[in-house]
Amino acid sequence: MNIPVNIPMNLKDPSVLTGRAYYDGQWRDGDGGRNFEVTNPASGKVIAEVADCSAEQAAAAIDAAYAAQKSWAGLLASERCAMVAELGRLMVEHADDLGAILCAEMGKPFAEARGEIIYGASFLEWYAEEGKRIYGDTIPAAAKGKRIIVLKQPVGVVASITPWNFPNAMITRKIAPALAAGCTVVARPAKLTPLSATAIAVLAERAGFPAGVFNLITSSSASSIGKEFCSNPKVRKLTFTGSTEVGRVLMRQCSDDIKKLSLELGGNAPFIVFDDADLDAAVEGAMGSKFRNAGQTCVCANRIYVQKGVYEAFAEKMVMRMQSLHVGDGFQEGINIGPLVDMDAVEKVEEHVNDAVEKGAEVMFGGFRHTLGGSFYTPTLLTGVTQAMKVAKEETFGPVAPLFSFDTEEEAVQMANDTEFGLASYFYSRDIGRCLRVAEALEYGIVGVNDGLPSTAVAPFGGVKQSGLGREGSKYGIEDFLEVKYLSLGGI
Ligand SMILES: NC(=O)c1ccc[n+]([C@@H]2O[C@H](COP(=O)([O-])OP(=O)(O)OC[C@H]3O[C@@H](n4cnc5c(N)ncnc54)[C@H](O)[C@@H]3O)[C@@H](O)[C@H]2O)c1
Ligand SMILES: O=C[C@H](O)CS(=O)(=O)O
Repeated sequence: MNIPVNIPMNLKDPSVLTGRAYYDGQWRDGDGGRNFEVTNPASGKVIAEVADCSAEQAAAAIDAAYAAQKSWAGLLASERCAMVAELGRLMVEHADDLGAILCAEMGKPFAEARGEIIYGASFLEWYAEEGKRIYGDTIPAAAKGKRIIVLKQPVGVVASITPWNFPNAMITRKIAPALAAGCTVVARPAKLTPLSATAIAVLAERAGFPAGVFNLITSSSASSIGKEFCSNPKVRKLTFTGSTEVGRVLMRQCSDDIKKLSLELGGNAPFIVFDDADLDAAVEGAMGSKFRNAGQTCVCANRIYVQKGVYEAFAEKMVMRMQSLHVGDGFQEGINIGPLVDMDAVEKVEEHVNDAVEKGAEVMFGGFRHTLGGSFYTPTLLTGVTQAMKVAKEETFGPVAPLFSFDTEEEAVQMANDTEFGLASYFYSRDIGRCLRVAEALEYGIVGVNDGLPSTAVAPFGGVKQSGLGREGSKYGIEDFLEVKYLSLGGI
């Protein structure tokens, strides 16, 4: 595996690299030289051995971030933001290399992986500008001889924990606003995908970030590093992207010293097709939302509700379009559905399909593990799905499109909202009154109206209910890395 980006890794042999952690401006091995392995999901082959850092090393990284934070915040916003912009530029310059690394460690088809690099860079580009527009307030005083000034100041040291499914963009969506605001960061990527994060550290070093400003802890021990992040008083904010289950654990762990929290958690997105929809547009939207990253995104359509009058036509059109889904190794030309990240993911998808069929659903397309074996799964369309099935209640996180039918708008909204999650939702209709009624009634942080792919750096991404706290992207995304300070000036 020839990793093109100059990641400081000791080549043990042409197939296995050794990655290191990066903190206080130095590349570091794991405690006692310990490493953990990274495998390519398509082949199952080991492609790298990466520094397996300890909680003590995480504490050292936090110390470095703490030591660097005041001088980092003391730079002009334009000086900080110039480095944030340079990191984004370097990511775009190396998009092919970074895409290859991402495809190798996560399995995402190369074109999609490269697209994630551009998406990830867009957060750096966006916050390189937003960071120069952090405005405070003056407020008319409530008493004579006084003045009121409101300042916004960086929170301080930020700890970041991210998932495997977007190993580049979930990191930049956090570090871009944090760094632009004047915070310093200690980031821990998922054990399955440390190489993309390592490449970001390589480019951050090249972009000129001072020692201690951006720090990377690679580790196989999520909980011990997480406990250090949550308990260390020098960490003033934890930003987490991952499952609701883990988010709940981290929220409890951060409560002892009341750390600021951003939580981007699980989803269970409804996708509603009304009988007045542009059916072809609805099919395209469903295909894009459902099968992106082989269904492994937090905003994938998890439940597809189709009004009875167009149900058969929609199902037939979906079957036709699914013929264009080609499963295989993400490095091969023409492949748009890569392997699932691991066998646990396959087993969960299989459990959901089998449960639905046992409870009366029918398989119109796929419904089985792919003949390639390993963690490849055939894109699947189920009809006759009901709210009693697991696919209605749990995030499938795989290439399974379950079609539910409904009669009325009220019934569709009720079923769509019948979940503890509230991240993304979608519906297709050409009736403006219906669009406004349904958009207002859906209990979600994101509503795609005739749009299956809403994600962008310029808009606020995040959920309600058990899908999380806070927003990432847009002008809102930097507020979570700022404290509001009220100055009351007397004796004027
Ligand atoms: N809302 C969003 O923006 C968003 C984006 C991507 C993924 N997700 C969600 O993430 C989940 C899939 O990702 P995943 O499988 O990596 O999630 P996960 O919660 O299992 O792991 C996420 C990260 O947390 C770490 N982690 C796990 N247990 C921990 C602990 N006890 N203490 C500290 N860290 C711990 C993992 O190593 C990983 O780095 C799905 O539920 C998906 O919906 C949400
Ligand atoms: O699943 C993780 C990402 O948040 C999905 S998106 O690319 O931001 O839509």
